[in-house]
Amino acid sequence: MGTEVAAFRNVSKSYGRVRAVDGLDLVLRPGETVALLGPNGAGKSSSLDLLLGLREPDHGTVELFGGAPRAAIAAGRVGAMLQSGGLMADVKVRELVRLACDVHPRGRAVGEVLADAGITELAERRVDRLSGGQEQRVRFALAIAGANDLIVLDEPTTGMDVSVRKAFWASMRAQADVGRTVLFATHYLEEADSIADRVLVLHRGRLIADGSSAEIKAKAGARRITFELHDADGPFDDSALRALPGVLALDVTARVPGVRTVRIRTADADAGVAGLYRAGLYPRGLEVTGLGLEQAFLTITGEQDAADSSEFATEAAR
Ligand SMILES: Nc1ncnc2c1ncn2[C@@H]1O[C@H](COP(=O)(O)OP(=O)(O)OP(=O)(O)O)[C@@H](O)[C@H]1O
Repeated sequence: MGTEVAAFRNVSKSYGRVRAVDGLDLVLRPGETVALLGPNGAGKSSSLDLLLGLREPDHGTVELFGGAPRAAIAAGRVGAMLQSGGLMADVKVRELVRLACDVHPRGRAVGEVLADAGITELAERRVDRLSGGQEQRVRFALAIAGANDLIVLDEPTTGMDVSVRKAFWASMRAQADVGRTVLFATHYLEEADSIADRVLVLHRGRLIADGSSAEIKAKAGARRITFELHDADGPFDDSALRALPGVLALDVTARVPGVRTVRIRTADADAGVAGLYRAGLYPRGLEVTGLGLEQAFLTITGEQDAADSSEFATEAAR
């Protein structure tokens, strides 16, 4: 379809016995800023390589703008910043960026690209004299050297310190704001949370979550209720806690005699709190907090690990 930027249709890719991408179905739409998350080895880089036509799938099809990835790249519709590959050494930053602008079928003005990447002040520096973080920004400049419709970034902030990283995300956001679709793989979950309007979670080559970060958090049971129960207020009743509506996980610790600290992960914090009082409990120091994307991510990948190992145990028992 004409409105699809990219589409994976039942795509699988193995390296020998390692299945890096496993039946991936995914469509990217114009203007989205999409974060690709996943633990080490989840298949993020492999998926990006497939998207860019750098590898061929074993099964399924990958399309960019309704055609073969290589055709879209040849037409200058895609810019990429990958983890591997060195930069030309004996040139100045401006010369390297100019070269990228010149060879791009839809090349932009050099000054504009340097400014957008936040490296104007590095323009006369030799490329081999740059720090790791500065080098990353030059790579980003190369990815935006043309008027691309899609920008693909594989862990772009690796090696950047916190302030450079923040400035980098602003540069990336600015590209999205002019209507470009941005797909980036990252390990910085809180930043994905604030920048991406769609978050994909890959795990063992499979897409296990796809939605806004609010939806991902909701899927993980995104809220936590924390309070104390004091023996002085009434006898402790574990079953009353377990029976509360929406409980996904319950953790009770008793570090001080007569006082228990209760942490509940819940799919419905409002009903949970109302249920506490309805059960005649007297929670002290009650707090309801949201889970960060990082905790949500750990929860859903952990749950998937547990599901995979029980599936494995069942298979093995057959
Ligand atoms: N060229 C290759 N040859 C053999 N195995 C590979 C190759 N590239 C990747 N793999 C394996 O495929 C799986 C997926 O790797 P991939 O690099 O796509 O994951 P990733 O999510 O990008 O990981 P990371 O976060 O560590 O960069 C891993 O088990 C990895 O070891």
